[in-house]
Amino acid sequence: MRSAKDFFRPLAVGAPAPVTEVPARPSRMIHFFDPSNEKMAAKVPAMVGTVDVLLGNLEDAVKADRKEAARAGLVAIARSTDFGEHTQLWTRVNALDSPWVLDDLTTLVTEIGDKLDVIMVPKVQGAEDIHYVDRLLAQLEARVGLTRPILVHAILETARGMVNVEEIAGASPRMQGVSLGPADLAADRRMKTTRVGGGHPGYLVRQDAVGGDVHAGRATYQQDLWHYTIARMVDACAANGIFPYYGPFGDIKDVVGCEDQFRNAFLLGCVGAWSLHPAQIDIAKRVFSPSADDVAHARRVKESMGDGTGAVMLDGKMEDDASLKQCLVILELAERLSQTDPELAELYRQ
Ligand SMILES: CC(C)(COP(=O)(O)OP(=O)(O)OC[C@H]1O[C@@H](n2cnc3c(N)ncnc32)[C@H](O)[C@@H]1OP(=O)(O)O)[C@@H](O)C(=O)NCCC(=O)NCCSC(=O)C[C@](C)(O)C(=O)O
Ligand SMILES: [Mg+2]
Repeated sequence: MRSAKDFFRPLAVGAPAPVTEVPARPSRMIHFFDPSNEKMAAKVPAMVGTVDVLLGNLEDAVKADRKEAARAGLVAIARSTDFGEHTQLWTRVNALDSPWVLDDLTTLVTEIGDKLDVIMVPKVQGAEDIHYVDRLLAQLEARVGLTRPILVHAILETARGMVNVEEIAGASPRMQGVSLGPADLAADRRMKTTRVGGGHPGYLVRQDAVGGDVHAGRATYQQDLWHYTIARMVDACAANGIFPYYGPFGDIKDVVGCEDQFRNAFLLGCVGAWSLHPAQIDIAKRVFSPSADDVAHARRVKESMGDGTGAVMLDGKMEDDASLKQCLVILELAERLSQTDPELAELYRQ
C-alpha cells in the first residue's frame, strides 16, 4: 500500500498527475460494440451524442480470431470519429492473463490514448491487478506524452474479486468505477444459472401454508439474485468516491425485465448500466435519469427546509436534514444531466 503522500504522485516520470476526484460525467449507458464487426462499427459514428459512453469491446463476445481486427478497428474508429463533448470513448481490454492484453494496452494508449477516457479491465481479482495496470498505463502515458490520465474501471466477475471489492475500488486514483459481470461471476461462484444478468424463477420465497395444506394456493415472489452483490459493490464504490454500474442484461427481447433490473440498480445507487443492443439505450436513459416528479419533490423539500436543518411536515411526511440530503443527490444528478441533455433540462424546468 502506497503512503497517503505518494498516492497522488504519477507512477512514471513524465506521466500526467492522477486525478484527485473522478469526473462525474453522465454514463447512464455504456454502449458496447464489437469494433471487428463492420456492420456494427459502421453505426458507431452516428451514435455519438445519443449515448453517454461508447465502448469498443475487445474481450468476451469477440471471437479469438478477430481480436487483432477488433483492436485495429477500435483504433480506426477512434481516429476518424469526433466524439464531441458529451460522449465518452471507453474500451474493454482482454483479461490480464490472456495473450492479447499487453498488445491491447500498448496499442490503444500509444495510438489513441488522447481519445480514450476509461479502460475497463475484466475479471479483476484484487488490488494487485489494478496496480499492474496503473503502472503500465503511467509508463505508456509518459512515453506518448499524454496530459491527462486514462481512468480504469473494474468488472466484478470472480468470487475473489467480490471478496476484495473494497480494496479494488480504492486501489488507485485512476479507479473510475466498478461494474457487475453477472455471467462470469455466476460461473466462478458455481451458481446454477445459465443467464447473463437478471433474475431466475426458481429463486423465490413462498407464502406460508394456510391450514396445514402445503400444496394449496401459496403465492410465490421471485427474489433478486444480485441484491447482495450490487449492494456491496455500491458501498465499495461510494466509500471510495467512484461509480457503480449494473453491467449487462442479456435477454435483449425482455425490455420490461431489463428495465426492472436497471431500476433496482439505480435505486440502490448505481449510476448506469451496459447497453448491448440499441434497444437497451433508451431503457438506460429513462431509468438512470431521475423522474420529473422526483426532481419536483426534491425541490419542494429543499425549499421547505430553509437552512437545511430541523424537521418540517410536507404532505403528511416528516422531512429533515437527512431526507434533504437524499433530495440533494437527486437534484445534483438532475442538474448534471441537464447540462448535457436539453430534453431533460426542459423536463426538469417544468
Ligand atoms: C446481442 C447481439 C449479438 C444481437 O445482434 P443481432 O445482429 O442479432 O441483433 P439485431 O436485433 O438483428 O440487430 C439490429 C441492428 O442493430 C445492430 N446492432 C446490434 N447490436 C448493436 C450494438 N451493440 N451496437 C450497434 N449496433 C448494433 C445490428 O448490426 C443490426 O443492424 P442492421 O439493422 O443494419 O442489420 C448484438 O447486439 C451484440 O453482439 N451486442 C454486443 C454483445 C456484447 O458486447 N457482449 C459482451 C458484453 S456482456 C459480457 O461480456 C458479460 C460479462 C460482463 O463479461 C459477464 O457477465 O461476465
Ligand atoms: Mg465476463
